Amino acid sequence: MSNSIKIDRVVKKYGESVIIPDLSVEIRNGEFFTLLGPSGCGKTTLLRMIAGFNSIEGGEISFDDVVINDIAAHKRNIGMVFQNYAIFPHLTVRQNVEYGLKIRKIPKADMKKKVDDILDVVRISEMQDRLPERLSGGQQQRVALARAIVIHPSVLLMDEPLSNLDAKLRIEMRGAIREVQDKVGITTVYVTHDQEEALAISDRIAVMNLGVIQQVGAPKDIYTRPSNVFVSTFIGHSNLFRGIVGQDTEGKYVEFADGYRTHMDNLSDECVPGMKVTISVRPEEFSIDSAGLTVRIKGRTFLGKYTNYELDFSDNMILPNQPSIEYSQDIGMASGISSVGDMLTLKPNPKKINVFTEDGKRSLMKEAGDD
Ligand SMILES: Nc1ncnc2c1ncn2[C@@H]1O[C@H](COP(=O)(O)OP(=O)(O)OP(=O)(O)O)[C@@H](O)[C@H]1O
Repeated sequence: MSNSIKIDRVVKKYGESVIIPDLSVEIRNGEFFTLLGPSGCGKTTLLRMIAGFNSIEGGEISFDDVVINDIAAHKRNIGMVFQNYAIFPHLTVRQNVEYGLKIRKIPKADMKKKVDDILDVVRISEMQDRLPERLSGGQQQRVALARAIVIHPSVLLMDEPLSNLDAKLRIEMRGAIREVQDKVGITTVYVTHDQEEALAISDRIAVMNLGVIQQVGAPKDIYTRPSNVFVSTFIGHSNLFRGIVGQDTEGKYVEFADGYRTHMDNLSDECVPGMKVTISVRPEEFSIDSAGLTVRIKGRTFLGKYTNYELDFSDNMILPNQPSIEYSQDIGMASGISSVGDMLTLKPNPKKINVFTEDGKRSLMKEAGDD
């Protein structure tokens, strides 16, 4: 039976250094939940705390409302899959999968059925008599997954399980992992620093930085309404601009530093005329228009599905760490804009713009549904 997980005001220290100062999050029963963040932000540390491999310096972790802080790792009924497959090289695929059941002294007949079922779920039945050395990386990871779930754990923890695989296989395997998770319906906590993988595989994502959760939400919500500039630039690409809030007879608008104004009907009530803000626009949310931001094409990169344009602004309207902006377009639509050096007028889609406090720490957008 699968469990929900509650992490309540958890603290992690290594000696004097505080890695996780105060972290709370609830993971629902049966959910595929991803911890996403840059290297060193504390994802693995948090996962290992859930597993019971790391001590907890404050707060509580509960499975289905039972506090497990003092329960030893091997008694937490957890399945784990790591980056390096951790399967036994001298055992066949079948023996690897049987291993956990043998330790638990499951009767032989039961064991056979359970192993057959799981080998089928991860689609590796026909290789059950092979040794791991005769398997590809993806196949080895399927064995590791089978071994983790055959014991019917209440929680499945996965730490960058795909990072040793090449790009194509990663995409195939993330589909396979999600399919298996859907079939067995087990609460899964998945660690990755790959934002595309997180968007593709998760029910919900927690974006972490420096031991602090920046935002928790469904992939689409995090992408379209990031809660701060860190999330906006970590997940996908975002162009950042200085701006100021204004108001006229048509309502509130944001004015970019070059004077271009765009009216918005989804700014929070906190936005008052004169307020300085940071504006974020994704590359795919610009369109060529007669009115908009004036830019010069600085470079372009053909990326197959679309062409990415690097653009320059005449004046200092971009934040200092942003030397130019990006603008992506399907090549089918790109015929009108060709050469490096050309000038363009780009209109940001007002419905897709995000506005943050000047320091970038908070969103100034209305919450979905609050009108
Ligand atoms: N045993 C340890 N002793 C001291 N510091 C540690 C220990 N393990 C991890 N850290 C530190 O804790 C911080 C978080 O590490 P953690 O491995 O959780 O990060 P991560 O987000 O999983 O990164 P990555 O994506 O690189 O694996 C890092 O600054 C790391 O140096």
